[in-house]
Amino acid sequence: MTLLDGKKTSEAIQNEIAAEVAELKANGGKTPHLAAILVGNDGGSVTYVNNKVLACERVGFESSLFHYEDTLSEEELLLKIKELNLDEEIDGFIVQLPLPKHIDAEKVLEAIDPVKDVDGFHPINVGRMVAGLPAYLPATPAGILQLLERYEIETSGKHCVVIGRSNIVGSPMSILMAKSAYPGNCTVTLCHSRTKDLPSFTRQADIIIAAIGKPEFVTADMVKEGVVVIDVGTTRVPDASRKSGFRLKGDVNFDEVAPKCSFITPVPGGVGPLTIAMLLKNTLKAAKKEVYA
Ligand SMILES: Nc1nc2c(c(=O)[nH]1)N[C@@H](CN(C=O)c1ccc(C(=O)N[C@@H](CCC(=O)O)C(=O)O)cc1)CN2
Ligand SMILES: [Mg+2]
Repeated sequence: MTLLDGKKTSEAIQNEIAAEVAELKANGGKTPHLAAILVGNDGGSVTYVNNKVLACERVGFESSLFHYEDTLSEEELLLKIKELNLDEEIDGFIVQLPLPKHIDAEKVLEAIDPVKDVDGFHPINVGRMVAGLPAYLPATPAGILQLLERYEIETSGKHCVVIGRSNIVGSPMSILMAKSAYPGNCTVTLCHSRTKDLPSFTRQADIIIAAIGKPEFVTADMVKEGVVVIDVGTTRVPDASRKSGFRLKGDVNFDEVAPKCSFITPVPGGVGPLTIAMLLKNTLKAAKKEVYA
């Protein structure tokens, strides 16, 4: 069994980005600038956004963080987005999800200029991805492709079972794994909460991508020998023995599933760190106008 080291892979990608940024600057190019909007104080979201800002510093990007109370109105948020759409200094920006209940996330994501949508969540970027046109790929699925590629995992002709149909991970992942490309060329099954007899699908899988947000959902009896397991879950579960008061749990019961795997991602240190590296990569693409001329 080989552990897929997301932390190490993320660092390698960030080093590559840093080298490109240094060259860009040396040639008189613009310093890439990422902005992030955070509404409210959800513990996970605060951590992730802070890590995004730190990662920007690490690779030599400029960053701007706009942090609002969760009383911010939808109208105020839409105004801020309009402002960032027009700000020529900013190459790309993101709105951290989830948003408070009183804000319509779909309306917010649609207000972002697709050219600056480095999360790849705008329907135009989603459509371009599906059509195989240049687009910003959503960071978590793009990070999973990087892991498969850098560990040279065979995907062609394999049966990939994706669990979870979110717009952020499951749905785009199912499309990308079916594409005529490497990594890809899989036969894909997309399972979700209404799937009947889910274990009958996962037992047939050569590759399982678990993205449902249910801690330790995938157990040993649900997988076959030699399977590749990608665990996207990062649920915070209470743990009084820790200073933070919580522990991160993946969607896979690691201890019992890992012995049956050829490859598996740990949690933490698997897919999560790649999400941040791939956001930086999209921001570099935005600064270099690689997706939209
Ligand atoms: N606007 C967005 N919102 C959200 C996205 C996104 O890509 N764009 N994805 C997730 C959250 N996310 C990034 O925003 C994210 C999740 C997890 C990690 C990560 O590095 N996890 C670490 C553990 C970190 C910890 O201690 O909590 C790991 O798994 O090792 C990074 C980014 C939802 N919202
Ligand atoms: Mg909402």
